[in-house]
Amino acid sequence: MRFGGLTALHDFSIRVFRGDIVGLIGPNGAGKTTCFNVMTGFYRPTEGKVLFEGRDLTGMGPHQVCRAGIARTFQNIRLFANETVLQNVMIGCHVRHPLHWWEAPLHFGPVAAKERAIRDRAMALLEEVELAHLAGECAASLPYGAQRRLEIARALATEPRFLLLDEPAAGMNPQESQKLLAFIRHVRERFNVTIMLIEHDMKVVMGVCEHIWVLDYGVLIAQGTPKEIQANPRVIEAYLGEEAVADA
Ligand SMILES: Nc1ncnc2c1ncn2[C@@H]1O[C@H](COP(=O)(O)OP(=O)(O)OP(=O)(O)O)[C@@H](O)[C@H]1O
Repeated sequence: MRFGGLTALHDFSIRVFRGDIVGLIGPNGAGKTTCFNVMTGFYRPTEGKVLFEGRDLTGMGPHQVCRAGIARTFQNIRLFANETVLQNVMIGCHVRHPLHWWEAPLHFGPVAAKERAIRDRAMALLEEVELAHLAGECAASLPYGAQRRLEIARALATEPRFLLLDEPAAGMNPQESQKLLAFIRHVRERFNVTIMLIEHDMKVVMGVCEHIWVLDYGVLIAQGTPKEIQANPRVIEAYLGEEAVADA
């Protein structure tokens, strides 16, 4: 993936297996978010392909990729800030169960039943992320950690088979990120999704991922299990440092 003279991802090829929880790590500017943007149709790759379950998604837009079964969250949270917590999740549900334009003004009969079913499903998702009690609040009013969980609920509302989380632990305190570990595992089991995360919190990455890729200046410098990555001299030098390895 090139931006003018800058190659943000160079010869980068990865294969994610169904049901895994995997991680993408590396220093700032290494190309991690670019990778997510390519996989989710936000960027069209200048070379190469994005394949999902044997289907070529290259060139599809974000909405089509989402309908194909890949959902994501963003490093800089992108909620519908002025909508309620519930509305945010209902918007996600509409990806799979859209209301047709002629249905939107109708608030009775089958349309009302459809809308009620969507509301119930959104509420059930809010229960999962422990936000049901805040359903009527404005999304922007939630604390940071709760906004991150809401973004995950909205992504799950699109019924993905592959969920991409961009720095889910960013801005969380140590207790919250500890809880996040268990939550990510729970999400995999409960929703039967494959999960890939970008994360700088090494306790989270090493604690939850089964396989990790390491990028540096757009180049894959290592891949392996958390143990292998923590022991890799090139990764320690380029990114982790001795201290982080000792802490994780
Ligand atoms: N739309 C764009 N136009 C030009 N350059 C871009 C664009 N998007 C990303 N880049 C550049 O590509 C490189 C990789 O950026 P990217 O955001 O993917 O890094 P990252 O590994 O996610 O970093 P961080 O950990 O800081 O989020 C950077 O040099 C960045 O400036």
